[in-house]
Amino acid sequence: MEILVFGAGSLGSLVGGLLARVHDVTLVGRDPHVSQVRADGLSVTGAAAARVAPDATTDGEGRTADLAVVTVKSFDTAAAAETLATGEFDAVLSLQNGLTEETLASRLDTTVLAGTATYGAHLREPGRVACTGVGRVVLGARTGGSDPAAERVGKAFRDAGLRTLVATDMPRRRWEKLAVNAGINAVTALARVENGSLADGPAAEVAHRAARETVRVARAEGVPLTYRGARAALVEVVSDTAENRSSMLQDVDAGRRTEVEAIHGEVVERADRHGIDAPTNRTLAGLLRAWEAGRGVR
Ligand SMILES: NC(=O)C1=CN([C@@H]2O[C@H](COP(=O)(O)OP(=O)(O)OC[C@H]3O[C@@H](n4cnc5c(N)ncnc54)[C@H](OP(=O)(O)O)[C@@H]3O)[C@@H](O)[C@H]2O)C=CC1
Ligand SMILES: CC(C)(CO)C(=O)C(=O)O
Repeated sequence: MEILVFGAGSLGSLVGGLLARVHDVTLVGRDPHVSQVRADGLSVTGAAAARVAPDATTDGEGRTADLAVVTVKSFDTAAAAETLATGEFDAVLSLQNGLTEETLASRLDTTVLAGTATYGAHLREPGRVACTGVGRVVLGARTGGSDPAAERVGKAFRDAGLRTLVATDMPRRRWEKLAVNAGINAVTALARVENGSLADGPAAEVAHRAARETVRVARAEGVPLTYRGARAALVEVVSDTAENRSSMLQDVDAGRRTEVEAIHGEVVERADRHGIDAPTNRTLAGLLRAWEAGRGVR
């Protein structure tokens, strides 16, 4: 399969690198990473390993492929969609956190599949990405049900050795992933701890409260998510990615803008709409916004 990975940072380089073991992959990213990959290939180290030579470019305009996998940060989704719209793809799959698929679908004239990824990834240096936890990719039709495009993409991912499930209940799974991220991302970013620190202790309690609030909001939105299910998912991801510095902690480490609005901000906004209290997410969002304002990245 010809696959364009749009946003070759941590997750995009990991997924693109693993896919490149059997598929024809092009990474769209930034220099110096892109130049390094072009010159010397890409190495994937850690919990999954590969040495591959995908194509790489900083220019995503006018590309054609069977599949585009979107792995930019949520706040770059609209711009990514505008660029992808200049090309041609049989399907576009988001593996981002947050509920970004609608932004893609409203700007693209092709099938947009929903996806979640619980692999841990960290771009250590140009040309080298670490897999810091083997999780799973779950993908399927954005509004639920089955879709032949999802089956094809699922097979392509599995052929490349990625643990992948094709699901018919993506609306529920997207909210479950949002609950997991509400539990993990801000807590690890603010406490400066790896995901495994949320297995027990004081940070774990905060994480579970944030996830529980997200479940309440999901249910108010008509999504059949149970707290038991979300709690089990949170515990599983914390264990699978114990060594990972979450994507939000990586942002804080690097002094970059975070996905606070797409995760905790989204939960709070929808909670307000439904007249539900979400004090933990509100507090986490407030602290991250204050940190971003202090760093001048807001
Ligand atoms: N890292 C992880 O372990 C996991 C991450 N995720 C999710 O995956 C998504 C990506 O996260 P992550 O990989 O950590 O983020 P990164 O910031 O590491 O990667 C995104 C990359 O896309 C680049 N980019 C953005 N726009 C363009 C463009 N127009 N052209 C070329 N490159 C572009 C960014 O460059 P620049 O910064 O210069 O704009 C950056 O290098 C997020 O939604 C995250 O929540 C999900 C599961 C695990
Ligand atoms: C799966 C997990 C929690 C991995 O850290 C993630 O989604 C992230 O870091 O954003």
